[in-house]
Amino acid sequence: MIVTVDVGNTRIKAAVFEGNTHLESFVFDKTVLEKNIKNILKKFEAIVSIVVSSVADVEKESFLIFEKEVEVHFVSHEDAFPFINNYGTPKTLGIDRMVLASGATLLYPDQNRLIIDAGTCVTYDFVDENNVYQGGAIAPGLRLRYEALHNFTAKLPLLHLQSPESYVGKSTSGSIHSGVVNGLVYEIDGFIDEYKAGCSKIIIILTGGDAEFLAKRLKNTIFANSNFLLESLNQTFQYKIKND
Ligand SMILES: Nc1ncnc2c1ncn2[C@@H]1O[C@H](COP(=O)(O)OP(=O)(O)O)[C@@H](O)[C@H]1O
Ligand SMILES: CC(C)(COP(=O)(O)O)[C@@H](O)C(=O)NCCC(=O)O
Ligand SMILES: [K+]
Repeated sequence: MIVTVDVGNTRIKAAVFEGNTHLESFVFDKTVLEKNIKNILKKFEAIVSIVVSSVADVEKESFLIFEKEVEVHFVSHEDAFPFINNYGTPKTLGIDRMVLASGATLLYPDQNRLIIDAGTCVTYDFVDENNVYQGGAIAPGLRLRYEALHNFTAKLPLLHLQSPESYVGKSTSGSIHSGVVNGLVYEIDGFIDEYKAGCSKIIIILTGGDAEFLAKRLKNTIFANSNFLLESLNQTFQYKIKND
C-alpha cells in the first residue's frame, strides 16, 4: 500500500492506493502537511511508501520525519519514465507534467494523448502515439486570472469563481466572470480543436482543481478526472520499481 502526494502551487492532494485500487483521497494546505500525512499513515497502517511530486516550495526535508517508518520517494527527472522526452529544456520541465505524461502513456497505450491540468496554472502536455513527449503550454489558471485582474489594476475587484450569465457581460462583475471563465473555456476548446486537427486518434484528459467546473462548459466532450495526477504517480512509481 502506498500514499501518493501531489504538491501543487495552491494545495496538496494525496491518495492511498492498494495496487491499482484507489482507496481514499485528501486535500490540504502546505501549512498542515505533517499533521495530515501523520493521520493518513495512522489510518492506513499498511502504507510502506510515500511517493511525492512537488512543484512548490515543499522539499524532501519536509518528509524526513516519516523516513523512520516508511520509504519516501520524491519523483525526480532522474527517475525512469515510459516516454522519450523531446522537450527543448527537459531539466526545467515541471515534475507534475512529467508524471501526467507518464500516467497517460502507461494508462492509454498506442494513441496520442493530451493532458490538460487546470490547477494554479493550466498546463497542456502532449505525448504522441510513439510515446514521445512533445511539449505543450502553460497558461494562468482560473483563480490566477481573477487575482491578476485585481492585482494589476486600480479598479477591478477580486471576485470568486462564478458561472457567467452570458458571454456579454452586463456589469463589471459580469464582464470579469465572462472574461475569466468563458475566456478559459474558449481557450481550452481552441487548443483541443487544434490538437484534434493535427492528429487522428487522440485521448484528452482534463484534470486539476477546476476540471469538473470546466468540463461541463466545454464544447468538446472530454473525460474529466480530478485524481489523474495522483493515479499517474501510482503508475509512475510502479513503473520505476519494474525498471530500476
Ligand atoms: N478550496 C480550494 N482552494 C483553492 N482552490 C480551489 C479550491 N477548490 C477549488 N479550487 C480551484 O482549484 C484551482 C487550483 O487547483 P489545484 O489542482 O489544487 O492546483 P495546484 O495543483 O496548482 O495546487 C484554483 O484555480 C481554484 O479555482
Ligand atoms: C507550470 C507549473 C508551474 C504548473 O504548476 P501547478 O499549476 O500544477 O501548480 C509547473 O509545472 C512548473 O513549475 N513547471 C516548470 C516549467 C515547465 O514545465 O516548463
Ligand atoms: K497545472
